[in-house]
Amino acid sequence: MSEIMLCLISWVSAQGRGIALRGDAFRQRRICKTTRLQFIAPMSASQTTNAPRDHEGDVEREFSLLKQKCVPCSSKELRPMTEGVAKTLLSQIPEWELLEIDGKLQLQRRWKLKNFMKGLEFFKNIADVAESEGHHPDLHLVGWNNVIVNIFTHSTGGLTENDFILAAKISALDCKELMRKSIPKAPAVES
Ligand SMILES: C[C@H](O)[C@H](O)[C@H]1CNC2=NC(N)=NC(=O)C2=N1
Repeated sequence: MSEIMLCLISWVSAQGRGIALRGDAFRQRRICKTTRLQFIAPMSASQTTNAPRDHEGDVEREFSLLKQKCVPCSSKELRPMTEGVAKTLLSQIPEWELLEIDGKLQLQRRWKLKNFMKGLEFFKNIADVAESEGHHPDLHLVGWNNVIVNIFTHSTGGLTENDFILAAKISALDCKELMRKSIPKAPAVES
């Protein structure tokens, strides 16, 4: 079997893995972060995002999202980005996942909180960031202490830099005291 066919099969199988949130009407597809071969259409001029570019005109990979400010979602130059650009920016926010939900690319991150009230307190911290950026996430508090945050730009129906800026600023919140301590896994017992 040719190399191309092998790559195609591994790419398709990597994309095929999907999960559905329990009880959610929509199907979501986790886009494998480590897809070795990206059959993603190159970023066309009309799909470029407002990411800064280096002197060769390439999207700068290392610009800091935390130093950026969200632009108004009504601005005309805001375009949904391609999956390839999204995967490049994802390296700046490694705790987040890139999902496709109902055909829309979204960012998602999950936290386990100490209890329900800490979950609401965490929501308030996130809301303060969102209000200061004028850009807002979808907040879910499920199973009393599990917070799931999804982010995408509703006005474009896809991902823009705003979503990555917001995600980076949410990740930068110092809310450790609200989080449930992760129980260290017992070392594997030698059989
Ligand atoms: C008028 C207001 O600024 C806009 O409607 C903003 C509010 N927050 C937003 N947040 C997100 N995620 N997407 C939007 O399109 C959006 N639009």
